[in-house]
Amino acid sequence: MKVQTETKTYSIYVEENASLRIKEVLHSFHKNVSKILIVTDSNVAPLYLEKVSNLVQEYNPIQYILPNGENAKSFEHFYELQTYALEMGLDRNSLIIALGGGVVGDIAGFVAATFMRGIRFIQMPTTLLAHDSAVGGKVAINHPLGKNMIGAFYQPEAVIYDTDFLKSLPESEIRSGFAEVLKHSVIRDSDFYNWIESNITELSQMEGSNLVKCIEKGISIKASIVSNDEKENGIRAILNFGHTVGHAIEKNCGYGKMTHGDAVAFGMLVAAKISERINGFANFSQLSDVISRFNYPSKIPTNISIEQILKSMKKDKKSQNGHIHMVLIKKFGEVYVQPVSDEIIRETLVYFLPE
Ligand SMILES: NC(=O)c1ccc[n+]([C@@H]2O[C@H](COP(=O)([O-])OP(=O)(O)OC[C@H]3O[C@@H](n4cnc5c(N)ncnc54)[C@H](O)[C@@H]3O)[C@@H](O)[C@H]2O)c1
Ligand SMILES: O=C(O)C(=O)C[C@@H](O)[C@H](O)[C@H](O)COP(=O)(O)O
Ligand SMILES: [Zn+2]
Repeated sequence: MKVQTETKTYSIYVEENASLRIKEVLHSFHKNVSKILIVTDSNVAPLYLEKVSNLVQEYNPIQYILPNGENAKSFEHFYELQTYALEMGLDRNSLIIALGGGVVGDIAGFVAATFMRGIRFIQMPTTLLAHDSAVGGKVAINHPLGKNMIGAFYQPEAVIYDTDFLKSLPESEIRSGFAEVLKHSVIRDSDFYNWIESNITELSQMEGSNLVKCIEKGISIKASIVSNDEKENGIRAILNFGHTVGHAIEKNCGYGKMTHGDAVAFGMLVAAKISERINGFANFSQLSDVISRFNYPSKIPTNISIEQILKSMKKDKKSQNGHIHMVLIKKFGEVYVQPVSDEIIRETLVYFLPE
């Protein structure tokens, strides 16, 4: 598969043992690579770092291991990583490999985007969720006031997705990643959505060919959208379905307390309920059933208030002059962005308060 944006065209390799391609990918570059920094996290390092490091031995790779989890997407870790890159002598011809899930991809990508005003990087995703995060070039860290508030659009040189690496993922992370698969189906492909709905039992195992089908379908939807609108001037915003509420929940729970996928799945539910009220979306209960069968949260966490959620939603990047804009759904496969009043959001959130 290929992504072709205004700033870059790159390949995405999704297969068992895809990591073995890294050498051939590096050798294909016009400009030589002087040094490689592999960024990963404390869970992924003991599993796959040695393998990847050995594959790029000719570049004398150095490594940086972040703590695992969402809190690694911070100013502090960003600073430490930049300092390490400087101390270790990375230069403009160096390259970063982001070996991990969305957290590693986002922060390592942002370091690559900003180190000496930009060096090359390769995404080597290791989570199901990263079928989304590794493609499209959104790289960022969090701010205490909001998710991904400090970042850039900066495309990788390649995405090398070794599906063997997914075998060690815990069930909670498969569920989290599947939320973005579900999102891709809902926003763009009703056949894919219907297939998911009629295969829920098998999909909850998430193995073998189902897993690869979900990844490939999800990536092809994402790639086609970002190829048309790299910097979110229009259509790309639909990839944010579920995120206006989802990010607000993540921030108010405390980063890392709820997985991104769980928060987005809940956010899709709220967006669907608002859509029911605003445009008569007829399939809320169908989507709600799918979301509950995958065991995603269906209520606001007890320690968060509606006003906290609303306040954070106003900081969402789609907001304009403090007015919240959300991705709403008309029918499966068809979504659009529109402003939604505070009143409608408040009233709808009441429906999701825990008993
Ligand atoms: N840039 C984008 O377009 C984009 C898209 C979606 C999500 N995101 C971001 O991605 C992040 C979430 O990504 P994530 O869900 O991959 O989280 P993550 O990177 O924190 O990974 C989830 C957990 O799984 C562990 N892990 C990773 N790979 C593993 C493996 N193969 N085996 C065992 N454990 C493994 C990690 O150590 C971590 O504890 C969020 O910060 C979100 O905002 C970005
Ligand atoms: O690629 C995009 O565009 C997305 O919106 C994908 C989302 O799944 C992802 O979580 C993204 O990081 C959210 O972007 P943000 O601009 O709301 O921070
Ligand atoms: Zn997301």
